Amino acid sequence: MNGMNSPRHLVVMGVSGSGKSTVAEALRDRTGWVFAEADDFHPAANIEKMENGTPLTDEDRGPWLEALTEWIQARERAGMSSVVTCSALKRAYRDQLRKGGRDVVFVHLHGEHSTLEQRLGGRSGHFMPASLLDSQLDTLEPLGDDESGYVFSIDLPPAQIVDEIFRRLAER
Ligand SMILES: Nc1ncnc2c1ncn2[C@@H]1O[C@H](COP(=O)(O)OP(=O)(O)OP(=O)(O)O)[C@@H](O)[C@H]1O
Ligand SMILES: O=C(O)[C@H](O)[C@@H](O)[C@H](O)[C@H](O)CO
Repeated sequence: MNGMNSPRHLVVMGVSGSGKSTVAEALRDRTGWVFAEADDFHPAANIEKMENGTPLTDEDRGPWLEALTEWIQARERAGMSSVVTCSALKRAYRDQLRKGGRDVVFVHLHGEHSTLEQRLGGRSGHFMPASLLDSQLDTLEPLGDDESGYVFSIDLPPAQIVDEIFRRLAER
């Protein structure tokens, strides 16, 4: 869908439980692009904090976002497009991630508190407790008009979100 010499990076963002991994994996399967899950970039101390129900601070998120940016940068240099999951809750975090490539597009999965709570509650074996949802939503800064990206409701089925992303990318 795009040439070797114009890598593009799709960052699927949103609060915990919004479906980032679900949608990003579908995007990866459809594109064959290399994939990074931001949760894998957290230092152990961050995971422990979240497991204990303590929200991360800007300081906690700094090195994590830098590591993820470096990952994107390496793919950019190799001419490879990528799919990345990252909560990317604040504008400043997205400004950091945008340093990774020339064409970084955010896909924000937006949902109601009740839907998110339900989805977090229905999930097992994940370190992120539902109790952190309020802090995630308080921290979230929606995409600005000047930020390259799209917003989708999490009430849509993942396959429909993916179809719509490709329709919009094709129109760019
Ligand atoms: N569009 C959707 N419609 C219905 N269910 C969904 C949708 N997207 C995700 N889910 C379900 O909601 C739950 C949370 O999704 P997922 O784990 O992908 O979210 P996440 O944003 O990656 O979460 P986290 O940031 O905490 O890792 C999962 O059980 C998933 O199957
Ligand atoms: O910025 C953050 O607070 C964290 O990245 C969280 O959002 C979690 O890592 C993720 O949502 C759980 O999978």
